[in-house]
Amino acid sequence: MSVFNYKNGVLNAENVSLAALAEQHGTPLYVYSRAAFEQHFTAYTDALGEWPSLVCFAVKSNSNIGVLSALARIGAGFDIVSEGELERVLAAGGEPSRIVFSGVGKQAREMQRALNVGVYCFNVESEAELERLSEVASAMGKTASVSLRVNPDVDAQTHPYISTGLKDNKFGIDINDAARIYQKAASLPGIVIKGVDCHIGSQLTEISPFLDALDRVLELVDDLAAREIRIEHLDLGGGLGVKYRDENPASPAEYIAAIKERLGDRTFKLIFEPGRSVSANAGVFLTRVEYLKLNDHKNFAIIDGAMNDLIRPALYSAWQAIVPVNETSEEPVRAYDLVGPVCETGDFLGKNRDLAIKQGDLLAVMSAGAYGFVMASNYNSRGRPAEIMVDGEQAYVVRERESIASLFSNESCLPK
Ligand SMILES: Cc1ncc(COP(=O)(O)O)c(C=O)c1O
Ligand SMILES: N[C@@H](CCCC[NH3+])C(=O)O
Repeated sequence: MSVFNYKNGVLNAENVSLAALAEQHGTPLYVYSRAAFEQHFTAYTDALGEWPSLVCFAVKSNSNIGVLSALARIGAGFDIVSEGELERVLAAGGEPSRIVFSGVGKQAREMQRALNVGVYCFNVESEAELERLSEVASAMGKTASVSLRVNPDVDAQTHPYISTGLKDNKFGIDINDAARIYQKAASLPGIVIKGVDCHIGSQLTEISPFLDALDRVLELVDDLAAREIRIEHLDLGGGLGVKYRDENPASPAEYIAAIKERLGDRTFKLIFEPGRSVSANAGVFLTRVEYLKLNDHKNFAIIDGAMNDLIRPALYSAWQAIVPVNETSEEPVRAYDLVGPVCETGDFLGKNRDLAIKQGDLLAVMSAGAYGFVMASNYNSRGRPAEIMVDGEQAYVVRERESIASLFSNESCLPK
């Protein structure tokens, strides 16, 4: 059940009016729901039940520390891909022993920091990275727990830009080469083998690609066992899709039931790294109509939100629902392209949307909690929006709007 509902004709987040939030904090504005984050996260932990497991929220999908603190307080682990994400998790009160460190380009400094705080596991994505990690850990007199992220070469049946498990993708180690590299890992100083990791892509709406990947991972695990290399955990990554429009993705419960069934009597600890399925439908993006531009062949609604705030439509032609915050309107319904003030033809949040709107109306772009603010930029010297977390009747500013001064406070004019 969505936490974003109309009450007395106005769209609310939990029990807070989005119209009131826009009035108070201005637009464009990101608004999140704590209850939605918690519900979506516990869908995973409830489905796992007593099974040994760790659910690591993919910080890249929404890294606001207000969000991370809410998840840390319900026992979440975190999947990080940079030192910056690591520091965010720590600042939010996340437990280092519940962090997995993914990413193809880990630098020595990032490895050192992660080893110092004691992250749970490094998901190693290449042989060269394994060698570097061994050197870094040994020099510190520490041991790094690792899983190799294997690339199983399965088609995730998703947008090519967010598919990661094909052999043409930069991610992970070719599964056909993995046994050799595991053997090498077993002999390297400063390394202890913990698991196998695999993440095949994002916004997957079918379970079958996950099961195909799992089958390939299990073949590898058997091969490793024959080489006396024992695995404690399987990290199956993130990637479960959400409903943006008419998709019908599996629920976390259905997905996990299918994984457990496929595992049969194997009792590996399971790690998941969900991002979008926790965060997307826990947030909306509010934007106001600045001008209407009516033409014979096309109508534009020029809004104050733009591609720099929410880039998914421009980048992937992604479709996200756009609804009026006030449910009723006297205006005629027209088809509009919703375009921002940025000087790019690709600056749109929606195309050909039927809306009954006038200048000054407030719109909500739905499913904006994942890969929204985190991908925002300052293009056209636009300050990034504020972020609000709603909790019941309360609303907290979890990130202030960027001021104009802050846009260039760390730049300098040339000396005279
Ligand atoms: C290694 C890794 N884990 C987890 C995720 C989170 O994916 P999603 O947001 O689709 O659940 C990603 C992003 O695709 C990823 O690259
Ligand atoms: N940014 C992408 C998802 C990338 C997944 C990261 N590995 C999106 O908005 O759909």
